[in-house]
Amino acid sequence: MLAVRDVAVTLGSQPALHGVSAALERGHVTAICGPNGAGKSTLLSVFAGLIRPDCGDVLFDGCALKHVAAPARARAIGYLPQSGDIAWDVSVGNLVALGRLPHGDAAGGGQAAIAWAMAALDLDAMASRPVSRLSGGERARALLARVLAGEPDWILADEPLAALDLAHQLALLARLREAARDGAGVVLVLHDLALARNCADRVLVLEGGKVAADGPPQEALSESVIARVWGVEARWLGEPGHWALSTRA
Ligand SMILES: Nc1ncnc2c1ncn2[C@@H]1O[C@H](COP(=O)(O)OP(=O)(O)OP(=O)(O)O)[C@@H](O)[C@H]1O
Repeated sequence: MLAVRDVAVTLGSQPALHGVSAALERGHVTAICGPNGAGKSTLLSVFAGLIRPDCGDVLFDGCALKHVAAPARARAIGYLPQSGDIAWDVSVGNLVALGRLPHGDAAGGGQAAIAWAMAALDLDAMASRPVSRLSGGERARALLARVLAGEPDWILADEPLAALDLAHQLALLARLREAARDGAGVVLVLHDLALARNCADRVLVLEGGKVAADGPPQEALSESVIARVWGVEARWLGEPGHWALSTRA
């Protein structure tokens, strides 16, 4: 389990999170939603152990996350940030192989995981291409493949679908669902509320650094929550698994 208890974070002089508590379980897909600036990326970074909260606890399987050794944490938690910056101009294949760094087996037993991740993100045809020569969406797929190649227990991804075309979005969602079925915890920051409702088991809605709703998608993303948190009059149309959000400008 990955949990935060009464967490507060200040960034600059502003509180980004205050009094946030949530416990996430492996085997589930959790979506974190909310308006711009609500604290979604900050919370994901806290779960990844990259931001230490000013107060409150971050727990990993019942232990304080800060006491989990860095190599074990790197093996357990795969984190994809919102920005797609890549420090070195390596090939796509080498970038994805970096996902095995915490395991130290890129040239050995990790080959199968690297091959699986390359195929899952449809990258085989561009394995030897330098990442500087990729489109934005291709770069996003390569970065996701690096996370998947590490076979982490937890996949924490900030807007992983934003740059992907429809077919690659659907393929990635299927892989993430598969990972959850195999026991991984999948946590996605999503702006697309229909996607969140259709693909998540649970939705955590943040507003102004606080939890505004937390529960099954149909409750946490009800029309009344959307009106209250986003200030948008919206109506759900469709059927389970295929919901669309109709909005009035
Ligand atoms: N480096 C920073 N320094 C100061 N304030 C920051 C910094 N990064 C974020 N903030 C502020 O912290 C709050 C939460 O930011 P965060 O990035 O977590 O929001 P978000 O919900 O992910 O937003 P978005 O949907 O726009 O990506 C916002 O008010 C933001 O302006």
